[in-house]
Amino acid sequence: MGTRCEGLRDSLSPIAYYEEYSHFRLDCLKIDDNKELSMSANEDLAKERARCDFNVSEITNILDGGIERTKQRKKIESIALSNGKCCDVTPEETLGPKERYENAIRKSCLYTKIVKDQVLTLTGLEVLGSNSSVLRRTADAFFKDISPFLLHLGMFVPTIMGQGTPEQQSYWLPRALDFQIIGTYAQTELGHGTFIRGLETTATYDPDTEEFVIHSPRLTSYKWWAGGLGKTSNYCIVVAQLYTQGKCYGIHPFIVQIRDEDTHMPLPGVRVGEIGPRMGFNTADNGFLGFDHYRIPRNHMLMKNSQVLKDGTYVKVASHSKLTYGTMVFVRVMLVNEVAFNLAKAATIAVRYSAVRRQSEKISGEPEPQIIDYVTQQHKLFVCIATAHALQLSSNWLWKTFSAVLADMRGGNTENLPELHALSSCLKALSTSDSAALIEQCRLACGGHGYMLSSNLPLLYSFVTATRTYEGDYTVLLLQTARFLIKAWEQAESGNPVTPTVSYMEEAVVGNKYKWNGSAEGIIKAAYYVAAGKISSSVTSIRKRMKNGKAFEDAWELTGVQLVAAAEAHCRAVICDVYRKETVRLTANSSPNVKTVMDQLNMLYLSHWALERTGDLLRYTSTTEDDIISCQQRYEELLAAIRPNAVGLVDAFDFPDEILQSTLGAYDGRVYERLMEEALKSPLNAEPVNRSFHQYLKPLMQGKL
Ligand SMILES: CCCCCCCC/C=C\CCCCCCCCCCCCCC(=O)SCCNC(=O)CCNC(=O)[C@H](O)C(C)(C)COP(=O)(O)OP(=O)(O)OC[C@H]1O[C@@H](n2cnc3c(N)ncnc32)[C@H](O)[C@@H]1OP(=O)(O)O
Ligand SMILES: Cc1cc2nc3c(=O)[nH]c(=O)nc-3n(C[C@H](O)[C@H](O)[C@H](O)COP(=O)(O)OP(=O)(O)OC[C@H]3O[C@@H](n4cnc5c(N)ncnc54)[C@H](O)[C@@H]3O)c2cc1C
Repeated sequence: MGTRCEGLRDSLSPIAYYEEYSHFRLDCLKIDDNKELSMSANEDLAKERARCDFNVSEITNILDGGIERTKQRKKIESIALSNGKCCDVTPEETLGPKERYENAIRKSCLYTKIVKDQVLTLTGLEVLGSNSSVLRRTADAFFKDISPFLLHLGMFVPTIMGQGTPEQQSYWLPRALDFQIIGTYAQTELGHGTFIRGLETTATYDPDTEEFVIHSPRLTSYKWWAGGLGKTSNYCIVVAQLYTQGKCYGIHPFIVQIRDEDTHMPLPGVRVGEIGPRMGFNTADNGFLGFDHYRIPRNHMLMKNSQVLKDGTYVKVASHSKLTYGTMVFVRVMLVNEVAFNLAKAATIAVRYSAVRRQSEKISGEPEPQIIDYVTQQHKLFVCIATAHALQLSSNWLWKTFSAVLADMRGGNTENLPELHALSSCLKALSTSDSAALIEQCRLACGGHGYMLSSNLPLLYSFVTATRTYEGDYTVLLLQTARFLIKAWEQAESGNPVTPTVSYMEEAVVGNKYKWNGSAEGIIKAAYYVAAGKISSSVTSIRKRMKNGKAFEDAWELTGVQLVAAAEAHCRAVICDVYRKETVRLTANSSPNVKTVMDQLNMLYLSHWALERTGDLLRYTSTTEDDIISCQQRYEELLAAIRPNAVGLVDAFDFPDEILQSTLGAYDGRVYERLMEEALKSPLNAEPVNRSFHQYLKPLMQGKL
């Protein structure tokens, strides 16, 4: 048998090798009839489910947005998952970079076909609206890492929808939605990502030919990072500085064809490639792109917000100068949902594993407890479940806010855009940062096995930690929110009305100190007072610095640390508030036990953040040490109260095993069996002796090197 394994690699292509190898890997290790690889479900998990005291599907329905939406999701999931070809023959993480990419394209095409042929007939174009999060979630059954098509659906299509004229939309959208063309969003350059007014790619209008000339004047102007750009896309949105009639009008979006539609060869004047290995996103062929005086037709400029006429005249159409930033706002809103979903996956994996895993002795001589019975483990994990709920409900609320502002803007009213920008910026910043930190906490909570790629926790982390950077870095976005908050504070100080999400300032500017009470509403009010205190301190610092002779910009810059903290505190208060109100609203007609457990989770979240911010509470409110002690006690009581329902709570996220893709988190709890099954798929186990033994080890050991 050994001989068969050894010769295999040389005679087959890598993928064929893996497929073939998977059939007789057990032969190689001679444990094909090993009785320890039990097929029966873990008993501890079964007991956990038996002791859960609430109706799991009721919470599933709440999180999905109602029973009908749960049914629809399950229907879409079952269509996609019943197609067995989504499974990898060998784990994608054991493939080399090229094979991994090729496999991701194979699976993306397969998934696209299923969506086009079977899901679209079920849902129509709704698949892009309210069902897009279901599509996104189901896609994880196909990809452990990222689909190279993500940017096509996540940014290319939305940019055409948001920035194109009706004529442009009717030309481009049918082609894009039918996947006749595949696009991406190329904004960031080697030299600039955050400061987009500083982008260097130029689009210069030539009225003689009615074309734009796209050019990359220097290395730092090369587009860098766009997902799917390196090898997959044949079109992209390029964001470039628009020049016409000798004047620069700032950055604008253009649709640019970069590859031949038939041969897929890069077109003359286009230099495109992949940027090399990254911490994550390794199946998404993030790319670079440069242009050498490359010409595109005039009507490839997306002209909903501004136009260049045939003679080169520039016409501003939009009523707000930042509407070209619309795709970024849209994606920031979407990302809150995206990270809530990924955190829910990590929490499911870590909680189920913690119910299966037994370690150490609480009392000498007694059976080893399930690790979920350690209060420190509950402290690590239950806040992850609560945060997933908080972010899911906040994301639904943000989506409604976004839709309302969008509807206003369609009628020409951009009055609420600054508030939407401030909200979407800070919610994107906090949700991505919290989720990345808590996914890592879930990984750590799983000890050594959490470090295995087959647990899926490392990949979840490497994907989610990138969300903190892309679509606007954490600090940069919180500073955007701070701009809005400082202006609102000044308005409140001068007695002018402020917008709803900052209405707490009207009461706080008077200077009262808030007296703590441990109720949910009390903690939320205290959080708003902390935010107000931090905003007020920032304003004081800026004014003091200006009084000492600094220009406003310098005073702002020097106060940056306080401004970021103020925006963070504001956003935390908003999340606490929305999470509370939505929990009360959504459980109004729920059964008593569902109401109780949802309330417990909500209180846990509020108490957790109060305890994380005791210094702020002592500084900005009248909270006392005794108040903190009782908050701590309440928090610990909540851990104990939630404990019996922990597995039920993660079951309520309702992830099929195909979507979780985790050895530690599968529904049946066969943790050790799955770890071994996955280990046996490692290419290193395909042969009893690796050839490096003969080449290096043996000569070394025998002193013949
Ligand atoms: C079939 C298989 C497929 C599988 C897929 C499954 C199916 C999927 C289905 C559905 C899809 C779902 C998608 C879900 C997730 C999507 C994931 C996408 C992955 C994305 C990858 C990453 C992409 C990117 O990163 S693109 C690049 C993003 N870049 C940035 O974000 C840059 C950040 N920088 C900025 O935004 C700005 O430069 C700035 C805001 C920092 C500063 O801008 P500025 O200099 O112009 O402004 P000022 O600071 O001077 O401010 C002036 C003024 O303007 C206000 N302002 C700024 N921005 C805005 C805005 N956006 N809106 C409104 N107002 C704005 C600012 O506040 C100032 O106001 P004042 O009043 O204070 O003057
Ligand atoms: C996985 C991944 C996928 C991506 N996909 C795409 C894509 O598809 N299309 C695309 O166009 N781009 C994409 N990007 C690029 C991404 O949008 C940028 O990396 C992001 O906007 C951050 O910009 P930057 O890299 O220039 O960081 P920088 O701005 O250089 O940030 C570096 C540091 O400087 C700090 N900093 C910068 N400016 C300020 C300031 N004004 N005040 C205080 N601190 C500041 C930041 O906080 C950070 O700590 C992707 C990036 C990643 C990691």
